[in-house]
Amino acid sequence: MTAQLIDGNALSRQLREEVALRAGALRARGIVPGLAVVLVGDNPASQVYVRNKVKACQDGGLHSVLEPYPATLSEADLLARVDALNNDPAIHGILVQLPLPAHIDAQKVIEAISPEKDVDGFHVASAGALMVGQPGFWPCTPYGCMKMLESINYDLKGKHAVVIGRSNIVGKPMALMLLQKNATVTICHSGTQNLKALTLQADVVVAAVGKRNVLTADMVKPGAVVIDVGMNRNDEGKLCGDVDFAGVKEVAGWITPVPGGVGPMTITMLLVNTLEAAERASTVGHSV
Ligand SMILES: NC(=O)C1=CN([C@@H]2O[C@H](COP(=O)(O)OP(=O)(O)OC[C@H]3O[C@@H](n4cnc5c(N)ncnc54)[C@H](OP(=O)(O)O)[C@@H]3O)[C@@H](O)[C@H]2O)C=CC1
Ligand SMILES: Nc1nc(=O)c2c([nH]1)NC[C@@H]1CN(c3ccc(C(=O)N[C@@H](CCC(=O)O)C(=O)O)cc3)C=[N+]21
Repeated sequence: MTAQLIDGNALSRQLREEVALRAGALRARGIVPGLAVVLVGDNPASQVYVRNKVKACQDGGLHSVLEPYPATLSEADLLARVDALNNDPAIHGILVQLPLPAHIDAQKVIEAISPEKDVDGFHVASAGALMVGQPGFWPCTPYGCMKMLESINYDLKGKHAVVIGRSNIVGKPMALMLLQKNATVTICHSGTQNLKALTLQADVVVAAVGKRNVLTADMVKPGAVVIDVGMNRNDEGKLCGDVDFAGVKEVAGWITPVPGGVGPMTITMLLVNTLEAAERASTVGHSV
């Protein structure tokens, strides 16, 4: 193996220690940072993720409440719940786990979350803030990828970064964050022609598609940084990313594993955003 591993578990442990310290400082002022996780339906993968999120909060000294609802919950009832959480002073961050059942308009629910509590960074106000470089919550997955690049002291200035995938929650915000750090950014998607010709030029590749082996060794420039966001299952039912890890690790300079890469970092950045939300809430609204 020539590539060095960027270990998302190790980096998460380090960052979560900082979170626990900052949470402790807030608690000393009588403020317990609080996250509400809303889960609608009984998707087994979602249940695992939300349980991990709630546990990570508790470990970090944050208060977290899991609100499970049946898949039959109406959109109106969910919107009412979000409204109640918006007005709950013990809650600083609200996460509505996606995907939502088909009868609920997910975008409508996301827009109902107060931007001050949008720790997922999915609200249109958060997306706009990222786009124009104003303070706001960054989506946790691409934010975690940026922290991984930072952890290896990677200077993005003038580097060619290729992002595969253009979703609103991963690919697009990822491209904006890389651009903000002065990379030259190419965004690829299902209509991209000759993906390999593009990835071969890349100093950094972020794969966020949701298909195994989207990136293979023959598509990677020697020494490149490869970040694997994908979460898939292989034929044996084991978790794997979008990158052919065994092949690509022989060519790349750095690589993130799945599991143990971007996944844990996503949860870590959720804790960071929740803490940030609580810190911001503690410094405003004291006019009386
Ligand atoms: N580790 C983590 O914490 C997280 C992991 N994930 C995982 O990341 C992956 C992506 O998630 P998400 O962004 O939500 O997924 P989406 O399905 O919303 O987006 C996938 C993107 O990949 C593009 N695409 C599809 N096929 C190809 C192809 N053959 N070549 C190039 N591009 C292609 C699509 O293009 P088009 O737009 O043209 O359809 C789309 O832009 C999934 O595996 C998901 O499970 C997601 C969130 C968090
Ligand atoms: N509102 C909302 N916000 C999200 O952030 C969100 C969401 N909905 N819906 C689903 C996706 C997916 N996602 C993951 C988070 C952590 C891991 C993770 O920790 N993965 C572990 C492995 C977990 C396992 O063993 O299954 C790892 O990669 O090591 C994976 C995926 C957040 N998402």
